[in-house]
Amino acid sequence: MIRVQDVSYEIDGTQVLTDVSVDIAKGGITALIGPNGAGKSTLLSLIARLQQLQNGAIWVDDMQIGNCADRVLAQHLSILPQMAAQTPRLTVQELVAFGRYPYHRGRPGAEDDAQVARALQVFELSELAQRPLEALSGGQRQRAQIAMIFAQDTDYVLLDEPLNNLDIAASRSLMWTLQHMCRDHGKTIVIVLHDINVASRYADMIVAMKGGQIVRHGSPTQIVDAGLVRDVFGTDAPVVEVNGERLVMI
Ligand SMILES: Nc1ncnc2c1ncn2[C@@H]1O[C@H](COP(=O)(O)OP(=O)(O)OP(=O)(O)O)[C@@H](O)[C@H]1O
Repeated sequence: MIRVQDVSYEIDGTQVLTDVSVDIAKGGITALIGPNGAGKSTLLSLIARLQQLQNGAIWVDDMQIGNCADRVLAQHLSILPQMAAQTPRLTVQELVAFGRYPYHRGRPGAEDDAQVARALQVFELSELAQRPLEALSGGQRQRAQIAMIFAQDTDYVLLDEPLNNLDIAASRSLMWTLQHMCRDHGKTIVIVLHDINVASRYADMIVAMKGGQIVRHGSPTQIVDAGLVRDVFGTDAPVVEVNGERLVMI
């Protein structure tokens, strides 16, 4: 479980998160949703210790952020930030192999090579393995970044808007892959999504944020309704039920 307790955060005197407390259950997909500027990316980067906590506390299982070694945490939790660093000359295979670094620190072994091959295969990148990143489409590059995260093979995976740049087919394929990773490999995925309908359809739990606070937390069928859309996004959109799933008529 990821436990966030009384976390507030300010940037240049502006309060970005206020008293955020949430328990993110182990296993399955938890989607963070909310309007631009709600604090979703900030919360994700505090959990991944990309930014330093100012107050409050965060635990990933029994590891407290700030009190455990980066290398130890990197074997349990990985993150794909919204603006992942670009290294255009690297090949896809080299990028994905970086995901293994916390394990081998420069000396990859057979298990590392096998994990890289597996990630390339799962994300349908085997044929592009030797291509430099600069010769890929935006969507292919995004898939390569996600494959690198999966090669890291951590229990917890944090993804900040991974559907950016992906077309409908690639988005569906990625969401199915994430579900498969959770159901068959016991992963816990926390994902920032802009499309509430993708969250409603694929997430097990949704955490809705607004103005630096958590306003709702529950399963899609518990919380996705016209009131949520109005309260969180400030717009009146009808919500219909299709095959037992909630769909917002955007
Ligand atoms: N480096 C920064 N300097 C100043 N303000 C920042 C900085 N980073 C974030 N903020 C502010 O913090 C608030 C929360 O930003 P954050 O990126 O966490 O929101 P978000 O919910 O992820 O938004 P989005 O959906 O647009 O990505 C915003 O008001 C943003 O302008």
